[in-house]
Amino acid sequence: MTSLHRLDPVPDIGGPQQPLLSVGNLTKHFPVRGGLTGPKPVARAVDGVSFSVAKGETLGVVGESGCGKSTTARLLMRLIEPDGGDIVFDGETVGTRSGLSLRELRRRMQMVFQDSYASLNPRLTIADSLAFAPMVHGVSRRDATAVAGDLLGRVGLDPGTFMGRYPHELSGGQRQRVNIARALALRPRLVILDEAVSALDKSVEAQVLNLLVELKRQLDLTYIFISHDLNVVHYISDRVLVMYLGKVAEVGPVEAIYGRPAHPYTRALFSARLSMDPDERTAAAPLQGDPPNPINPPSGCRFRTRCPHATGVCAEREPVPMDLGGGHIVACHLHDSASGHPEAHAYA
Ligand SMILES: Nc1ncnc2c1ncn2[C@@H]1O[C@H](COP(=O)(O)OP(=O)(O)OP(=O)(O)O)[C@@H](O)[C@H]1O
Repeated sequence: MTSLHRLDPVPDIGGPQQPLLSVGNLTKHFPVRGGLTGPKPVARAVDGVSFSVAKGETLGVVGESGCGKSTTARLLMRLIEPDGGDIVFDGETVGTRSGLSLRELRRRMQMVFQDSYASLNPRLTIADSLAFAPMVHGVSRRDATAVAGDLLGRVGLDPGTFMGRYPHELSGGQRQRVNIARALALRPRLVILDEAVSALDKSVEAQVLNLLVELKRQLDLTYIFISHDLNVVHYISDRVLVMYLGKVAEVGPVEAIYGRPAHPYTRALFSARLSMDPDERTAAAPLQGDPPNPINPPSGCRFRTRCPHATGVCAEREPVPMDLGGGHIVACHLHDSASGHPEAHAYA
């Protein structure tokens, strides 16, 4: 415990010195129905999330359904407006008048969604879908069509066969390859993959994962990879961010998060994972029940209502993110010797 030190509970919790993306205190509260009197209720979908992503790395994002992964992704793309927080991308603040424009942001940052069919216009041929964004950005039809052919080749689809086809004439794996190609059409620096391989058969999933790894190498890309599949995240990620109920529970290098998960939530989440590596098997009991309602989250540490280590301080105070060394950051009173948690010193 001697190597621990307190971090300020603000922006950059963990990560590289000169990140490609830096997110500080990002917040999104969705208004929800109810509350005829008093303050309008809100779902605290993303509630003060801070992290950064280095150029060239893959940041995996995990957490139970509803913890705010997709909302975070949509906020980064500015598909929805944040209520608060800062996003600095490529050295420029996003969303301010003097900063990066949304048009330029969406050129440099792209997203691939889970539903490969819904993401493509069914009335456009694959060639037209791929050429659309470059043409909007001023590229001639002829050049945009050449780009489309090149992109199809890069994602392993023969341009001669696929350019004139429509989305319904493709398999799910082929359509997702097209979506990846389309995301690359404007030469982005960062690609957010939100459950992008989750709907695919296991063998197709493996092929698309390998394709993503290869494209990242070829095109010098950076990924944020959101997934429920802990084995897939382990395979593809350099660092992993664990979210719980709109907050960051833990973030760090993949070996640290999988080999030495420090947050009781991460331990419980990973308990169901079948790892081939005995060093990566957690002894924690699996998670019980569902996460609490984000409209009325628990006070203090949000995980306390499901945590076997919860005590008075967990209800009273929100944990301060602690650096365990090597960029492994955890927000839990057990890892803060100054927290007053009775197990804080003994816990390892
Ligand atoms: N438009 C919205 N209006 C109200 N609440 C919303 C809206 N979008 C998301 N939420 C709520 O915000 C919380 C976070 O949702 P989000 O989709 O970001 O979670 P997630 O971790 O991506 O879940 P999943 O893994 O199931 O996709 C959830 O409680 C969800 O119900």
